[in-house]
Amino acid sequence: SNAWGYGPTNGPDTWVERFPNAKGPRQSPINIVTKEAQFDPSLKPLKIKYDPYNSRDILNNGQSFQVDFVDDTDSSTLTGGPICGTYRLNQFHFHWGASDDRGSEHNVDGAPFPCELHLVHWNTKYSSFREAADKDDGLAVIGVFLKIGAPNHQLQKVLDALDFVKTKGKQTTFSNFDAKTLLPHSLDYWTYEGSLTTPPLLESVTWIVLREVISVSSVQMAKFRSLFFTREGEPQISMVDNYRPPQLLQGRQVRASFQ
Ligand SMILES: NS(=O)(=O)c1ccc(C(=O)O)c(S(=O)(=O)NCCc2ccccc2)c1
Ligand SMILES: [Zn+2]
Repeated sequence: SNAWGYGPTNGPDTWVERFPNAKGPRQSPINIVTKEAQFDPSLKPLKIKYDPYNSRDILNNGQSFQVDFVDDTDSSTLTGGPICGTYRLNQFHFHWGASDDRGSEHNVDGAPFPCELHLVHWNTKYSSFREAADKDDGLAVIGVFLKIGAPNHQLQKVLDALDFVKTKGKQTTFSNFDAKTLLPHSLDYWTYEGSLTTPPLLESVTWIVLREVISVSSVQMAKFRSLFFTREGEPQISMVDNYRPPQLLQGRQVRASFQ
């Protein structure tokens, strides 16, 4: 099928054919040039409140794996930072490479990381995630870079569940997970107005990219790479390199919450 993906015939360079947003003025990811990111003293600290009770399941969606959250109340929310109002956590997922030299979507001073975590939130001024997804101020995604180092014990809880979601369409219960344990100590961030990094590439995301990284071991990276883009019974294609490369800034300002 001609469904979009990350392969040679359906990857990021082909997306514009079916998703014209790909050529839009506020596409993501971008390369963050740290010296050009201006400190904005009016930016507030991020306020993140996640309730483990809201975590529901883990799913291989054929492009990444995601942990979904129950988002029918304000119990897992993001406020403050560059956003106005209250955004609810809907899901988190990752992007990673076939090897440790690539895999993140955002780059910092031209350098990628082996993996990047995205925590997706939607603006409660809209009635649902789907309603919010195509509005200019509809979504806010926190990006966290993973760097090769010590094993990450909080991440390991997520990786242990991957044995049950190896192939596209598989999902399993994933309860009582505190997503806050995946965040670094510092919540210093860069922020800019951008888009979803996968089709439909909607230009509805306020990006909040944390400066401090979290660790992941090489053995743990191998676990990410043990997943498949393909369904059970189909010829196996390893789920790796599921990242979109950096897009043009097109005059946008990247602001920093720190000096
Ligand atoms: N890298 S990213 O944060 O931009 C991102 C990647 C994938 C997805 C996804 O579709 O799961 C998402 S999503 O969960 O925000 N869904 C976007 C696609 C969508 C649009 C409208 C309604 C439902 C889903 C975001
Ligand atoms: Zn993402």
